[in-house]
Amino acid sequence: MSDGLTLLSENKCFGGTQQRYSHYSKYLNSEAIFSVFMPPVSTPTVGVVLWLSGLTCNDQNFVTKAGAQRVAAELGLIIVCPDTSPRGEGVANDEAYDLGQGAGFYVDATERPWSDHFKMFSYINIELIDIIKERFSDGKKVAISGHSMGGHGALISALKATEHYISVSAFAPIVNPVACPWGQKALAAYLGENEEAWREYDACELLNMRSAAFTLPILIDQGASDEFLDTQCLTKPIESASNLGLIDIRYQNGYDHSYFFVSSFIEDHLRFHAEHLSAM
Ligand SMILES: N[C@@H](CCC(=O)N[C@@H](CS)C(=O)NCC(=O)O)C(=O)O
Repeated sequence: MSDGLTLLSENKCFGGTQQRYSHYSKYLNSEAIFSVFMPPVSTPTVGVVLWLSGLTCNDQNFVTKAGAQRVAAELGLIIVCPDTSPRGEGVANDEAYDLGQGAGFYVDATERPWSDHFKMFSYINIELIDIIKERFSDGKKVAISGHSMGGHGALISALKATEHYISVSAFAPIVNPVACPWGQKALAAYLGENEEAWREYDACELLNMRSAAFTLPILIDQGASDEFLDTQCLTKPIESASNLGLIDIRYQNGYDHSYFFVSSFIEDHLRFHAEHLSAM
């Protein structure tokens, strides 16, 4: 394609198309992959949901496990799912599942060896958002959502790049990474030991630092039987953060951290975003 995107695959799905693209990313300084669901051409498009996945994921986890396409087709929602990190032979990595390639953490690294490629915050909120608006959505508005560390990525994107988004939602988000093992490990690696820099990428800290209420509508679902609920700062700390505006936090009895939980409530999230996108 002349715009630098290469179509890797395309499958008809609920009258729309599930597509997968690769492109060179200047922020990631490497090839990058993302998936796009386009609703049926006969359905008026209301906007875009940008989805961020969590640790151990790529662009395919949501596409193949969340079961979002049927409702997205009905509502006229485009869904864009980026990979969760830069990848490739020349890209830094770590043997652990919670650091490096595939460990979705949406910050701009300043520390070597990560800083050559790990600029996921700018990739999502500058480069990919531009591609979405120019190539897929005809300038239509964007909502953002995600799961776990991707749920946190959605929250900090909405908090730090508010101008791009209409609404934000998350499943089991790591809302306070400065205070939990997954977050502390990744923030120290990507940003160094200065904890002041960490606070700039922490949803609770960003809310507490604000001088006014955050006005984008927020929906959060959290499984009450999530195995990480008490250890990885899932959801609870945001309940006491300052400057929250319109927020709906729901604890869902019996649900764990998996994509079975995501698939059970994704319809509510898509309807929530479609309502806000269509009100614009
Ligand atoms: N230690 C766990 C943690 C990883 C994990 O639970 N990842 C979540 C996001 S934090 C996930 O969505 N995994 C991929 C999937 O279920 O498809 C594992 O490796 O299975």
